[in-house]
Amino acid sequence: MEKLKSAIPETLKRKIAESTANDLHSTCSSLLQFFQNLPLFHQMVRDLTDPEMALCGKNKEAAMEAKAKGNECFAKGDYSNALRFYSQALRMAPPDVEDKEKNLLATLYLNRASSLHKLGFFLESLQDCSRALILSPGYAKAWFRRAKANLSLSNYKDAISDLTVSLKIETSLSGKRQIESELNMLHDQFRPRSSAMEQPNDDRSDEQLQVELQCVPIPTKGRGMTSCTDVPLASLIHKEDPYAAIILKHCRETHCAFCFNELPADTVPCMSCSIPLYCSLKCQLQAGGQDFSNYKSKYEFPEDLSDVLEQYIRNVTSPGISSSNFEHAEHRHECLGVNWPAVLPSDVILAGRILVKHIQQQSRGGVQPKYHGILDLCQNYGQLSSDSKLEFHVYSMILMCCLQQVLATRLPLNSEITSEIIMLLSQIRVNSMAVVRMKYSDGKQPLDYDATSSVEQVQVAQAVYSGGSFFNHSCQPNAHAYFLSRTLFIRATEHVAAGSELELSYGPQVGQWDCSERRKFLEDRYSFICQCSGCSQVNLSDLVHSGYHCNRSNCFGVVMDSCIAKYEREKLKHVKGPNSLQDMLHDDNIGRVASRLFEQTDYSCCFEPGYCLSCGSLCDLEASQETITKAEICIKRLQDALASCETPTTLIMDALKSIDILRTLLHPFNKRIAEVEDNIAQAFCSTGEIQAAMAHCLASIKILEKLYGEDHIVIGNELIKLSSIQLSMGQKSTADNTNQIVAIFSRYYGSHADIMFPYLRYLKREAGKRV
Ligand SMILES: C[S@@+](CC[C@H](N)C(=O)[O-])C[C@H]1O[C@@H](n2cnc3c(N)ncnc32)[C@H](O)[C@@H]1O
Repeated sequence: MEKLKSAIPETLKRKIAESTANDLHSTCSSLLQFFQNLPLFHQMVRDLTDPEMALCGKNKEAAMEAKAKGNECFAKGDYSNALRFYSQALRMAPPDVEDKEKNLLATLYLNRASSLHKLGFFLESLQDCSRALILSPGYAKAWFRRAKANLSLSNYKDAISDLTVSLKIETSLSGKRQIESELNMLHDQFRPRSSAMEQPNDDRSDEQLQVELQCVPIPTKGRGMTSCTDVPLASLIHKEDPYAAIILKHCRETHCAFCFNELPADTVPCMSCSIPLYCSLKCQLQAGGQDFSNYKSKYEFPEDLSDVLEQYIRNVTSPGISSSNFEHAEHRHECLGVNWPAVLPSDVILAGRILVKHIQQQSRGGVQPKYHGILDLCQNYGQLSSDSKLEFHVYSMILMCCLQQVLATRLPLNSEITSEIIMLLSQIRVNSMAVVRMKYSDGKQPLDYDATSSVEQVQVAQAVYSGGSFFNHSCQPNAHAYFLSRTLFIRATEHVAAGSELELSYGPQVGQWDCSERRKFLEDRYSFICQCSGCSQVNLSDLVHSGYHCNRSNCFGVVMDSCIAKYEREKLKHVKGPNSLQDMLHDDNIGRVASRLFEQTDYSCCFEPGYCLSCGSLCDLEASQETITKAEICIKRLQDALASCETPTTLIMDALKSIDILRTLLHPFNKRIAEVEDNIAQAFCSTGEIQAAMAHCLASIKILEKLYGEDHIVIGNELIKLSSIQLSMGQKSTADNTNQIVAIFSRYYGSHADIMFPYLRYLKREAGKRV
């Protein structure tokens, strides 16, 4: 990529750097012409598209090697490694149409089923047996192993059916005897139970949308979303599957490439290439994989089967879904084993998925494909850096050539297509959403959660939602987005009056960062200057978030440094007179923190860095900062110790002295104090001093409530920590806390709260026991 970029003549680079969206045809046509005569470009496209050089294709030899290693580990009783090698072999194994007798994939699924069973993964083992049987219905051993899995799951009726089929088709005498003895044993224990067929990992609820939204023009922000009727608190306002989505590269081994949920032990690889892994056959098919049934070995079952058993065999050996159910399979054009889907950046592959889906949709409608304005979404091409513009140009040429290999005549190589790909890349930059999952610290499971745990959201995929893209950003949002599988859900977190805009946070929020940090992030990442209420109106959080304590000991005023003062002063430019200021400063706390604001007539000179906003005293911020930097050294030592799970008492004592220093120099609501209180709470938890831990946890929550507001989800997360400390002390107040936690989580996640946070169920149960 760098070589390609440096080969481009400076004049052309300049033309691209200075281009706007209107110039794209011209810049693309110049670059295309240049690349057409550049051997390096053709070599690069060959490397990415030539099946001979493909690293991502199937490889029978490698599969057989991994299978042999799996067998070796299995024989030694090393079932975890056997599982690992069989999974590896499955990923590499080509579906074998010719080899009807010994279907390699079926054997591998069965071998893995045995390892899974030994490791106690019974449902996964059952699913692998079923996959082996879809591929090879006459596989007696797979029926036998399936019976064992069903037996371990107490599905006696199915186990008997599996054994009966196995007995019918087993040819060896010793095999028949073994099955018969199992059957006899089972008949004694039989209790009817429902069968456990493969359940795709799909946990959507049927909750209906409660309001109808409309997309309307919003001054200074383009379009946005409003409702004609009042929107009740916690109501579901939007639900949508992505137009296109892609898993992030570093999550390919840990999350399903279709639904983005965590991968189970019985992963299903793509049938045509060795890149994606799925959690179920359904996800594999939805993404564009081939039907297992295309590779089914032929087998004639004995004629003397009962109707019930025949139906049972049909149920087990047919997947029940086929690839024809899924028209716009997003991975289908990528799985030829060639390198580009593995090598190109995720957003470029995502642009490819959008383009291919568009072409497929148009050809289904029987119309001549048009390539202009594929997505009706805003873009930020004009504001991109010169380097990003150049990169988008180069990637669009490469992607077009890669896709051309698959789409041939349906995708002509021209500047119209490349300009549209650049548009798509710019739209993806501004509109795509980070699909996230909860991650518990230290790899803890939700139910091991304790006071030292933390939950963070980690991005697993990137997706474009056509409707979801019309929601604007606010640093004080009134709506919250989250994901179940790949479905986007948006919920109102406040009562929103009819006609008011519904806004999400694209990341930064008031309370989390100060105004300067938020605006910088939004400008760098999304190329817009935030016009939200949080960034244009004075609010307590922004005043105190990074503020200093006033010199005068009994003054509660805040002192700002020059950077914060600059942004706050800017907000005052919007103030249209004393009444308007009074409206803004409706919060008593703001009055205490910045009472001088009320006395000013010229607001622009009000926020002077270094002066207390309440009493006007001048403070030496440089000296304060020097002392704070020294105090931070001890706090850093404590954080490092916590990270390595060691907390010597001396470090806690030093951190306590340091936080005292912070308290005298920083404003009492400064976020840094809350963070250090939280660190100290964690430290006390790990040394078992629960009372002290609780006091510091509470101190942290008190500050965060000022910064975020009492009903914010961050407070919910902190209350969960507090609650688990209280639980460990057997305190009764847990029930109150739990109610507050449940109220906050319901506001953000509604009926999905328990699915998103299984720990809530445990908390409710424990609180119930104690009242
Ligand atoms: C995902 S789109 C939202 C829909 C967009 N307004 C439209 O007309 O299609 C993101 C773009 O909307 C605008 N936008 C969103 N939130 C904004 C805000 N708080 N202040 C200013 N512009 C905003 C910016 O142009 C941003 O790049």
